[in-house]
Amino acid sequence: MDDEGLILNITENSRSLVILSRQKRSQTQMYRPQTKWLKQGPKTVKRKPQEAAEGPSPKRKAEALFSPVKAVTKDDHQRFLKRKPAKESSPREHQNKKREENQEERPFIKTSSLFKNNPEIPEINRPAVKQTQEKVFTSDLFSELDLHPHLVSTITRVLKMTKMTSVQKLTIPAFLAGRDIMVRSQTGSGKTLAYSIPLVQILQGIKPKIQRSNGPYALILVPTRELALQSFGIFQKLLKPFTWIVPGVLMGGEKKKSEKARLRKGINILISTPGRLVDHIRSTRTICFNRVQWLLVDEADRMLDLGFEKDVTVILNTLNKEHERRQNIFLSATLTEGVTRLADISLQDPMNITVTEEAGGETPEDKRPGVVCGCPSTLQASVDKEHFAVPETLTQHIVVVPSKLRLVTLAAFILGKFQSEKSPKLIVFFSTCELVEFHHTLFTNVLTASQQRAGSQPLIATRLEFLRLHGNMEQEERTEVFLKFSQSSSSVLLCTDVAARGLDIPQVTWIVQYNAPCFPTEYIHRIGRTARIGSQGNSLLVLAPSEVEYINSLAAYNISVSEVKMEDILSSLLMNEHFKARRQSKKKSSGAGPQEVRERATVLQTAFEDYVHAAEENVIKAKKALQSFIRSYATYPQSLKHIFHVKSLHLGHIAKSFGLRDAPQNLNFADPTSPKRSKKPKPKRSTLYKKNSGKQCLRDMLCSEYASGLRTKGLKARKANKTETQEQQT
Ligand SMILES: Nc1ncnc2c1ncn2[C@@H]1O[C@H](COP(=O)(O)OP(=O)(O)OP(=O)(O)O)[C@@H](O)[C@H]1O
Repeated sequence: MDDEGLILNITENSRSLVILSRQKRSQTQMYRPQTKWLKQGPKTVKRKPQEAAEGPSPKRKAEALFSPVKAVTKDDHQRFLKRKPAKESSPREHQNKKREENQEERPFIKTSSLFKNNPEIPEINRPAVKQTQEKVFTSDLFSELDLHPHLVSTITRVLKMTKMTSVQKLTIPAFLAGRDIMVRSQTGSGKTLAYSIPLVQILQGIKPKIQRSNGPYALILVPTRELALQSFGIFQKLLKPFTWIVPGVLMGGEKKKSEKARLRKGINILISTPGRLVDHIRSTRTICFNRVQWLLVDEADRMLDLGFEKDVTVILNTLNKEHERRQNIFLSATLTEGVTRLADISLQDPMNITVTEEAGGETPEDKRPGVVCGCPSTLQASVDKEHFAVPETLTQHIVVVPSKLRLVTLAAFILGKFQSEKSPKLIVFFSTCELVEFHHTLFTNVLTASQQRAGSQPLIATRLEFLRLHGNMEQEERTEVFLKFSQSSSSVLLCTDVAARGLDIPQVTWIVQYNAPCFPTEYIHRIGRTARIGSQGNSLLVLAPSEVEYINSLAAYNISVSEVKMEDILSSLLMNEHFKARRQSKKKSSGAGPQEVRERATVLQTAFEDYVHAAEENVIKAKKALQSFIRSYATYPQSLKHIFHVKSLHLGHIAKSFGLRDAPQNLNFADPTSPKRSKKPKPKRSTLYKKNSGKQCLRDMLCSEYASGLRTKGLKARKANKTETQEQQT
């Protein structure tokens, strides 16, 4: 393509990017809008022949890199990346040339500028907050505890651990003493071993020796399948010297028949997600709880959240019928009032263990009857329910990004990390499965595909990989992805909150929250996937200008964040020559100035838009993802509605962040406050915006993420086919 062919005009002052061509008439005839809303004419696809005739100022000309209406092929990408024509013309290049010629015949298409008409980014006045912190390690050794020597040697030789963490030092003796305990300590502080070590110690000492056929002695409830697998792995290691004790996991997604068979043979330490266990309680006759003396509920606050409490109540009632007294341990980094309510039902004289660094005397709550401070002088046990500790080694950031620029900012951030860090390992949280799917496909196709063809930058090409994890995936794939990401030294995991809790993935360097979580507790758990057990980590929360007040909501929980400027993130594109806009004029660009950054961001955005608009199927997916985003936005709790309200969304701007050139016209997002609305006949209630549907929607989303990934479907299907649904759950 020569410089006079398609031209992407990036103007700072004009409102548009104009793709120009010399052959206007034929182009207009050739143009075939491929999406429903594109078909709606000038309102959506704006053509300004007069602008084209005037042509862009030479200063601002750059080359259009993709066809806006034609499928982006491998070769298109290559052309985008390798701008210098090859000396000899291969058949593929010949094809490219042909395609370029065709492109020259394309019409003028105007897309609105990324950098115009955005809301102002408000100045952020961070509230002064002293973050609650905990000391991770103590100087006390596992070998100093009265544990079986084989257990100690497994801890030191197999797990390679010698010193106890603060929570372990407090919890292990209390567990061994037989107390009911509620444990709260920061993410990644070693709570799993805090309960698994004393449990193994007690079980190995039972005389006569435990028989496999005796069935479960201990029941461990966790919210997700991945967490169940992880805990199972830890017990497998700890039980190496005690082969007669059999751990087992029930987690759904697996054939229930094989789980039944394993239950029949006998499982002594039973790890399960609640839904799956309830399934077995209802349908597996061989399941028997008459020996269960220990109940451990990990992520206990989550277990009482929407959707889980029913299952947990069924489990508690079943256990109570079989065995009156047992020891109960509830754990989480964010124990709240909700858990206390559950604890009131099932815990006896519980001991609260909360590790904080603050010195001082007993809090009034410590003096409550039944609340015991089991703390040595250096560790203060307190019950400070609203202030959750965040690892000291975790640096938290926020970035305020206008809606139009969200997608390019996220992409620039990821690309920047892969260029500047040695082993970048990122987790990006989205609010729905659809959002994960959409961004995974988009990034894989636009970013990695383009980079793989970039012979000039092999470093990135070989390293950048996008993985995805959400509740609507098949269990086999979920497990595969979880293991792959755990073992990888650098990659990007796009996920929902299914990966927010408990997962212990090594060396995660950054947590990105692309959609703000509904609850501060989930914020804590999401960021807690990095900076574990004293290692360094970072987090970034992406907010729109209208959402800046969220920082105050976090501050109310003593969560302190510092601001990163969007421009700084976008400027990482300067490191990447792929996104350099080719200029028509011989004048050199200003280099690293803000205009250059904008141009590169626009090139990147254009690449996304071109991919999305290359096929009807992609456009439909983008629309579905956008719809899913709006739906999830409507489910923020009442307390956050003043910050996150659907009414504050600008559909056209949001559409850009899905690679859509215009706001989809056929989505029914009636703004209930719009004065125009009253003039029109009352529209059918939108499926996206149903009154009172928010809670149910949130419930469904959360259930779908945590319980099984299939529960939303399962609830609907239950009426139709109870048995089949039970298979699906957990
Ligand atoms: N005493 C110890 N010494 C060294 N490493 C430890 C010790 N105890 C635990 N770890 C390691 O710390 C990491 C985090 O532990 P764990 O997953 O139990 O944290 P957690 O407190 O349950 O976190 P979350 O709240 O996120 O679930 C694990 O990799 C674990 O192996």
